[in-house]
Amino acid sequence: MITVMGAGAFGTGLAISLAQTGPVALWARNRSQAEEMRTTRQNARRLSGIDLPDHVQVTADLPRQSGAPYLLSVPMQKLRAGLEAHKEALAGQVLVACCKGIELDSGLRPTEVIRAVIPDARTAILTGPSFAADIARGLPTALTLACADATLGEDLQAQLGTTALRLYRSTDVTGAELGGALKNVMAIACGAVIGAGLGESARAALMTRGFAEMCRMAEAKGARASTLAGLSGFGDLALTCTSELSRNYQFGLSLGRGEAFDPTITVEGAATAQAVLTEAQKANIDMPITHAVTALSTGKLQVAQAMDMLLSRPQKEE
Ligand SMILES: NC(=O)C1=CN([C@@H]2O[C@H](COP(=O)(O)OP(=O)(O)OC[C@H]3O[C@@H](n4cnc5c(N)ncnc54)[C@H](O)[C@@H]3O)[C@@H](O)[C@H]2O)C=CC1
Ligand SMILES: O=C(CO)COP(=O)(O)O
Repeated sequence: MITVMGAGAFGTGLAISLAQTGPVALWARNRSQAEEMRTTRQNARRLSGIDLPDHVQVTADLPRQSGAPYLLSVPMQKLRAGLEAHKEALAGQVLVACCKGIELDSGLRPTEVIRAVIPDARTAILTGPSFAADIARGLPTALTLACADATLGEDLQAQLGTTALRLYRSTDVTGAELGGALKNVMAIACGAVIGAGLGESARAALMTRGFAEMCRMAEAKGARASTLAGLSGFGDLALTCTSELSRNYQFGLSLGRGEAFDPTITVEGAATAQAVLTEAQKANIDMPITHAVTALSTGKLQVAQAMDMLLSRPQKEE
């Protein structure tokens, strides 16, 4: 039986989707939350109003399994701690990262963190444009499933896809992970310009130049340009930079409006911007929007100053 580790919005959405094809375990680290979900058959904290089908078995005890994958649906900056706590159970298992980001302390991508903690794990990444509630409601969605081991990738594509959730396979794990991580940084930037009233044209400019920046970093890391042009890059950039359902975009909006933002809400792009900027500076990769988002989200610049910084750069060829 497939196990989803992490009963947040996305883990719950994935479990509901997978329940169409058979029983699925949804593991919550918090015992009382698991109990509440078992009783109410809803995840009121993270995905309220959507019932858990009978096939979703909520548990606070991580199932031990042989062969079936674990889907790791925890925020990027919590992934290492989540793995460390279950190192023995997860050794040698198929672990599919479902998080989007770069670890702040190490600069590592999700599957790199998994292998740093569990060296014999067989890893893949599931990423792309999808809001948890859309997946849970069975609305049509397409994601990238990237796995360096092409045979395992085919198995996972067959196991995790449903009629509504269409998975496209790739072996470019680096490209898929960087696309998912970097689009969140750009979504914060787009939210900030809209929040500050700078207009839709400015947002389109940021999306386009942000995409150029994503491609520069990804290609420097050995990713394929076609991956960035796919679901995990361009696709997710389009969704996250234009929808008020995105938490990264909402965080950007609050920065632009000068409003406070609830620190308990998961906003992957803030820590990721810092991690990416460190990598970019080491490798001499020009990432001005990531620089601006880092300065904005750490309170070092206001939106007007960040825009001045971007607009006063030397003129260049597109
Ligand atoms: N919410 C969405 O629509 C989507 C989210 N994602 C990605 O999924 C990842 C998770 O996001 P959400 O589920 O939305 O976040 P969330 O904030 O709704 O839930 C995070 C969950 O992780 C759990 N958690 C935190 N630390 C943990 C640890 N050390 N061990 C085990 N569990 C731990 C929390 O208890 C919580 O249930 C993020 O990387 C996000 O970018 C991807 C696609 C869509
Ligand atoms: O990754 C997502 C959509 O693909 C969800 O975006 P947020 O984390 O910004 O809510």
